[in-house]
Amino acid sequence: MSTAIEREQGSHTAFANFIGRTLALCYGGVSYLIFLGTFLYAIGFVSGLIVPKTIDTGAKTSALTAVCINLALLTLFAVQHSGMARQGFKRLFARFASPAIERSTYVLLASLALALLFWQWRPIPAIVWDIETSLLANLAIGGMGLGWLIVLYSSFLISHFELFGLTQVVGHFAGRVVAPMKFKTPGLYRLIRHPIYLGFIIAFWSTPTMTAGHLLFAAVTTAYIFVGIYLEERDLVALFGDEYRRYRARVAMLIPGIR
Ligand SMILES: C[S@@+](CC[C@H](N)C(=O)[O-])C[C@H]1O[C@@H](n2cnc3c(N)ncnc32)[C@H](O)[C@@H]1O
Repeated sequence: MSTAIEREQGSHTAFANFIGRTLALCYGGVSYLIFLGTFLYAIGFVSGLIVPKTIDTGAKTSALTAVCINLALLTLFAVQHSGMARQGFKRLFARFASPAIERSTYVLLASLALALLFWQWRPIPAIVWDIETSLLANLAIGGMGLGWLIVLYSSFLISHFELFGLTQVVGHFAGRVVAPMKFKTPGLYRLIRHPIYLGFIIAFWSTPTMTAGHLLFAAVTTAYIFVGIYLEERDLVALFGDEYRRYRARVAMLIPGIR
């Protein structure tokens, strides 16, 4: 039979647990909103529309200084984004904090690294191409919009709210154990293995006016996507074994029909 002291300790523990789960929920919610703001800003930053600071505006420096600063910003993002996505990091994280907030922390830090990039990015205004034919220019703008739509649509195909950490904190709040992400191949994932990355590549390259700064951004992020695919697929093979190997043998990486 429990004593009054034990019952009081029990209710304190339950209360502390509730506060912890509520804080995790708020943290996940705020991280998601920061991600959403950063994602919407990214569309404006790359397309040069609406937002105050774009890929072609900012403090003027020599081209060499701009290249060095921009490469440092891209490297910081790549190291954070790839490093924290690895299984080893996730295991380390679980030793210090609840796995329920691991994805939200990843999303929050990736968003902050991107926000820093948008803020500090230096323009390199030399024109690489400038499409004058209005039909072609509109096609390029349409391609850019299509790229961003593919990114968003594909994230919903494999579970948008889980990718960005909300499912985990809501489940944790409701007292459920955080389940690992399931392997899925709906819709576009039957045609190619990486529709989100393809969407980014289309959005970054499809522009009526390509400056040297924009070209640097598109080239480095595209190269990074290929490194990201290599690392991500290594993890997916480790997690899902033959199921992922068979999928990789059957389905193209980025362009349907080209493996
Ligand atoms: C930013 S998403 C990119 C997904 C995919 N590479 C793409 O381009 O559409 C990265 C996360 O998606 C997960 N992922 C990749 N392919 C998946 C699939 N077919 N089903 C479920 N999760 C997947 C990875 O494990 C990783 O956590």
